[in-house]
Amino acid sequence: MPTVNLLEYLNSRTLVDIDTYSAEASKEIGHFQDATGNQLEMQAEIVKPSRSAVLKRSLALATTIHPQFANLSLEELAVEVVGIELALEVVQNVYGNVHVMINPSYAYNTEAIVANAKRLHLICQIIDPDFDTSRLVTKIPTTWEGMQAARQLKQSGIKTLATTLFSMEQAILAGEAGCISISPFVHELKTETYKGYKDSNPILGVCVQAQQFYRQNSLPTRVKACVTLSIDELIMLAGVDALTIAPTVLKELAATERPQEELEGMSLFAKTAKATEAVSYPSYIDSESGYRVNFAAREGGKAQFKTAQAISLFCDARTAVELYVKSQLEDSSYTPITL
Ligand SMILES: O=C(CO)[C@@H](O)[C@H](O)[C@H](O)[C@H](O)COP(=O)(O)O
Repeated sequence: MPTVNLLEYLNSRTLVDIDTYSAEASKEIGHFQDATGNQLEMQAEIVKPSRSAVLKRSLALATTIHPQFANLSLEELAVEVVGIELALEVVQNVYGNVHVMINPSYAYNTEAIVANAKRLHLICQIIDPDFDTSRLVTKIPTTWEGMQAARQLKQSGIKTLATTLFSMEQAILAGEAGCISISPFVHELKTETYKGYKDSNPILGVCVQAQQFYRQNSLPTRVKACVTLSIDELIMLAGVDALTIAPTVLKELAATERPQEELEGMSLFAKTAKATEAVSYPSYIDSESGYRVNFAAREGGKAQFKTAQAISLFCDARTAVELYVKSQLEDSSYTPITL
């Protein structure tokens, strides 16, 4: 039976994105479509000795531009500068966009999210005036407030991705809000951060349904599935618009061959391609109570729980990054450079 390389197989059916803030990792394993990062990855990255120059540069810039953003603490601004600096490094190794998440502690505050996304764009222009900011996508938690922010940001020409997404209700809302893409978390984020923790209901099916919904309703939103926990799940999702994959898993895929026929038989998308009947869903964008009631009921309340849990884990990581940055700013050996 002819075998095929798993990375080549996925690449032939799906756009493959790299999930990292590590420029070294993205350089090492070659070019992918888009890059994405999050607060957990930022937390892991900035403590690396190899990142000390980026950190120093970010602290210096944050100190210089702080008067323009006086309503923010210096450390909050510095974390945003670090996020953009890391993003501008990894974007060198991808063909498409780079994704940066807004401060997750604003997940339930439309006004603060809009201001945060605009600030990230401004910081990006300050750091690299030549960078094409249409390649910068801001990641927004899929809350009601977040999606109202995405709707406003679209009017300002700022692209958004709906992250921490666990249900069709959120997928519909994100599509109607004009997000260019969504990140369904196949498993709860906690499965990545706590050894042995398991999600009893992974949402592979939502990835398929959401993509079908967008196509059937001519919405341009694309599905970028993430937080898969096995190679088999990635193979089952071949055919989704995009897969967001960590560098270690990309390497494993690149080193593995399996029979093509076996892989094709596993695809959830090939199976649904045969189902032609359109499913009808309610519209949510102008119906806050309708959205909230249906989202709260999804999975007996678990979709709402999973979303809140993921936001909270990202908030914890964000706080840790801020504390680290603050400790660096307070280090007596730190001398701000005027840029
Ligand atoms: O936020 C997004 C997509 O919106 C992703 O970065 C998502 O959080 C990640 O896939 C998960 O956190 C898993 O990341 P990792 O542990 O594989 O680095």
